[in-house]
Amino acid sequence: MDHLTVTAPGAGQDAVLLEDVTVTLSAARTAVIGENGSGKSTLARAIAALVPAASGTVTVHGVDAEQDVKALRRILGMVFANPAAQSIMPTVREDVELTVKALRDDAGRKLAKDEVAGRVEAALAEHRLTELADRPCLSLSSGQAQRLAMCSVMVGQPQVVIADEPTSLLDGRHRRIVADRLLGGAGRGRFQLLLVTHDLELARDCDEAVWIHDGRLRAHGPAAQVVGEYERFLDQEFAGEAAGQPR
Ligand SMILES: Nc1ncnc2c1ncn2[C@@H]1O[C@H](COP(=O)(O)OP(=O)(O)OP(=O)(O)O)[C@@H](O)[C@H]1O
Repeated sequence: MDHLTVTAPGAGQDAVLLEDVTVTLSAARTAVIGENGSGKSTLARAIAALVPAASGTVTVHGVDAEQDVKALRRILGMVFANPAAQSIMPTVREDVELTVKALRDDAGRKLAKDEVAGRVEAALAEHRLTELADRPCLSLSSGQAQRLAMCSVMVGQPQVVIADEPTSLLDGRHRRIVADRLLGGAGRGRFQLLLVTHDLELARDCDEAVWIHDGRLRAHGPAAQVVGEYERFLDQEFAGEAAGQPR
């Protein structure tokens, strides 16, 4: 991101959601942390070219995010905070199939029918969705929908995965499974991960972290260091508020 500023139309003048963010994210796993409303999702959406930059640029693995959205879609997958908004097709299997059908082999050809079917079943099994494969997407629980969203993105083998609160709706077991798949996959070099999260334990497990505060980049560096700084900030804020409360 190079001097990236994102605004939204407001009453009178535009609201500034992100202001002059310049940062290069090259770690395999980068956590994005910060308080509610600080601009984390806006940052994620700007990288995925889902919100326009008012000024500045975003370049993802050499692709200008705003100028070449088609190329960006080929290399970047995003799992949204609201998974219900992500599934497009009627059933779970069809939703996963949609992504696989869009894949091309090294020669640029569509995949053969049995290759598509094989990859779909493997992905469903990997994400523990086999038993739900024929269910309507709309009938899934929030956690199941979140796992489907992950599956449909990961099966596209993106070079970059942006996951916005991917574990927020999951029970303890599935939180660990999804976290392991994201952090483990990125750790093994299968893709680069940008993980927007309030789960500071997960953030600490990343290689680096960026802290967004009030729409600005407050810190970027080794995850343990940035998460530590953020925790101390939260402690101070809480202590200040507690002290100000009438007894
Ligand atoms: N389209 C919009 N118009 C006006 N304000 C917006 C718009 N989109 C986001 N905002 C505001 O921008 C700020 C940043 O929102 P964003 O969703 O990026 O925060 P966040 O850090 O992801 O928060 P959370 O942790 O609560 O998910 C918030 O104050 C939000 O209300």
